[in-house]
Amino acid sequence: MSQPLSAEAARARALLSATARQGRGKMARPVLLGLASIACGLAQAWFMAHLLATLLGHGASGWPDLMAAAALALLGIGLGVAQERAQADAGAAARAGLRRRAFARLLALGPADPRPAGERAALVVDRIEALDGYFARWLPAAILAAAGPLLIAVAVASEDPLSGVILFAAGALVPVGMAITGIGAALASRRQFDALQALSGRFLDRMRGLPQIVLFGRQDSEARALGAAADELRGRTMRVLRVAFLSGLSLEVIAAAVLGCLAWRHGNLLVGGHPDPQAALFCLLMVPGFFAPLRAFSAAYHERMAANGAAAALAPLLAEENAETGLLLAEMPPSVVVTFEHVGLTYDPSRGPALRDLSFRVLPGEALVLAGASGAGKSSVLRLLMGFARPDSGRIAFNGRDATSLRPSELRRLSAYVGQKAHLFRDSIRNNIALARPEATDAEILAAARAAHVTDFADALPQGLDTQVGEGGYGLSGGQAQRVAMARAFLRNAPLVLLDEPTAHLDPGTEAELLDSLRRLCAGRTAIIATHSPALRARFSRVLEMADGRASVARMAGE
Ligand SMILES: Nc1ncnc2c1ncn2[C@@H]1O[C@H](COP(=O)(O)OP(=O)(O)OP(=O)(O)O)[C@@H](O)[C@H]1O
Repeated sequence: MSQPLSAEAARARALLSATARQGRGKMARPVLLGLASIACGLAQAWFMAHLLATLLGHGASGWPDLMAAAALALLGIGLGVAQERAQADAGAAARAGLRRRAFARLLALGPADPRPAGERAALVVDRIEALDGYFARWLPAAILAAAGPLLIAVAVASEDPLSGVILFAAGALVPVGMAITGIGAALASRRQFDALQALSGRFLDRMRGLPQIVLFGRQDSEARALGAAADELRGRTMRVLRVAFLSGLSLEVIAAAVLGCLAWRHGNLLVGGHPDPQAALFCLLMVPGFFAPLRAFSAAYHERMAANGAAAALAPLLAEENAETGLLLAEMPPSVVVTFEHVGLTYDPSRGPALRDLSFRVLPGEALVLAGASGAGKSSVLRLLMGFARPDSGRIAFNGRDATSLRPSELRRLSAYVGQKAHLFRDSIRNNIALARPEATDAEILAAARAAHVTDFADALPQGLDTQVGEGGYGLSGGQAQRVAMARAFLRNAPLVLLDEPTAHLDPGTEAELLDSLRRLCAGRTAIIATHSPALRARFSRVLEMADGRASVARMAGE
């Protein structure tokens, strides 16, 4: 269920301000450079006013003033460029920090995270990208929009108090105009973001199931549905632009009014008789400078809206950041005795418990086969052992110590896992094996590849273990991919081996080939194997028959 909007907005704001506080050093640079640029503009306008007054026949400025104005113009350009770069740096640093935290959090949650893959991808990519404008443009613009015009209005007031008052009044009117148009901007921006999220989620989902779409001849209807989602996004983007245009328009109207007032105030400049032409010119020249920070603020306003939406989506994920508590392993034990004592687990109370009162013990060198119909709870046992779920009742112990007192990531260090279908990354076979232990030497990787019989097929490939495999293991058969997964488990060399239907998708011949490697993998270790396969059950002596989350029969194979 979605959270009330106010709580969501408060969490989003808290995340944005905490991130800004962490990057205070980087965030301050564009603001300081912006203020320096405004000061430079003031000095330049002062020299320009001198020069123009001379041209109009009042005053006696010369080459040194012209040179000073030119030097200040160059300095202003330099400061502007430096400010742009500092803004980009601040945005990049904030995004990098948030992306690291979000990614680490998603990795820590692992399969326990209920979010669909498309949403997880959108969280670490699109949502964090949408925060860039907040840190790179909105924050510096918001500070400069308050400080810059104030500085200029004070400088103008020191030359001509009434012109200063006109600028002060205009400065007070701008937020009112923006607040009126900004109400629409917030809503339009939120809707645009939702449409973007829907489009990218749908696209990712359809890409993952592309073979099914082609097989069932649904290309045209899918293309139409994607087109409709893209149209919706276009419409909402246009609405955001319209509102942004309106908010810009209100600013332009105020700027034109200010210029009109100042022209009226200093109207006698050209006809002669103005008491201080240089001050008048300075006031007029500073009008664009006065509105420049406000324009930047107005342009960045929708960035803040987009960032609020993105931060609201990210905040719940990052709020659980410190949730991973627990003890660290003093040292890696060479062997583990796994004990389940009356363990119960419920994922969703409305669906009843997945495990009830389950007890067993597995010693080092033993392999326990978990058998039973689909939904009996076999994978749930493995999920508990990997720390992706916590028991609601009972006790799980490793070598007599409560396993749940360990930090989940520490728990995972104790085990090597082979699942139903190996996921191979777009990389070489060697690097795919090394994933299990990145610091492993080439000799260790080769030994693991041999033990899992990866070398049997890799040696026949032109580049051997350095052969590239595509996303999802393209280019390798299911059996070959499972061998790579087994090689990972050999390389990991953990005391506990967890296997979840490791031969589920293989034909009997390929399965038979894999079974020998599996036996060797389990030898001397504590192994727990969830399987439906009669061939796999026949290879191991201890079988725990499960039904409806309970142990129905524990027996020796062949009984
Ligand atoms: N994340 C989850 N949220 C809610 N219920 C779940 C979740 N994962 C599993 N379950 C439920 O828990 C029960 C046990 O599931 P589990 O995956 O452990 O069964 P299994 O014996 O491994 O099945 P299979 O042989 O099909 O893999 C099932 O009723 C399942 O629907």
